Amino acid sequence: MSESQINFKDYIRVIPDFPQPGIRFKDITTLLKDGPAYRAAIEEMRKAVEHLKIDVVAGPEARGFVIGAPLALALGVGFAPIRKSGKLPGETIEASYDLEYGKDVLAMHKDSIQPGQRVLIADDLLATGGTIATSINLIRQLGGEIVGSAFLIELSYLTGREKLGDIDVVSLVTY
Ligand SMILES: O=P(O)(O)OC[C@H]1O[C@H](OP(=O)(O)OP(=O)(O)O)[C@H](O)[C@@H]1O
Ligand SMILES: Nc1ncnc2[nH]cnc12
Repeated sequence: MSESQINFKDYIRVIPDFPQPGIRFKDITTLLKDGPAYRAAIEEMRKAVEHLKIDVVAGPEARGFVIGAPLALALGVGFAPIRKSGKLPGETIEASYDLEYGKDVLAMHKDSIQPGQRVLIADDLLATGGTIATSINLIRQLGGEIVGSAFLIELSYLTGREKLGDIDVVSLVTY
């Protein structure tokens, strides 16, 4: 099957009531374990963002790493990890945020983005947009310019896109 014929939704498993009653969890492990589908997803994202002249991709732990790091590699640029608090060993900046099912704190190394760098934010999924809004806040504090965002999945009913203002949003699958 050629890459463009893949319907990525067919590879995503929906698990009801995880991690809490009422949440329909979009499980990407069923896509990740399929080499051609995983590669095709990254390639489709790469094609959608390559015109943005990206210097660095930033992605939040943990599922943002399995999308952001291969996307950075495919683009030939570096990757800046955005981690949950207490995991990064160097000097960090931090910000707290709300999730569809909880609360957390994100951190970045102060030297992970150079002022003026053109940054693409990548994650597996855009839900309420809390994770990405917090990531944007951290990257901007470091002087990075956000030139776009890329997601495998967008939960449009949670309207996370509205938190991104006029930042370009690429998503391969929408619910
Ligand atoms: O748009 P939002 O409402 O912020 O939700 C989206 C975020 O939620 C999930 O991460 P989670 O914090 O569950 O962490 P994980 O990747 O470590 O599983 C997902 O990977 C996104 O990063
Ligand atoms: N419904 C959902 N499925 C998978 N990951 C999520 N992160 C936030 N909401 C989610």
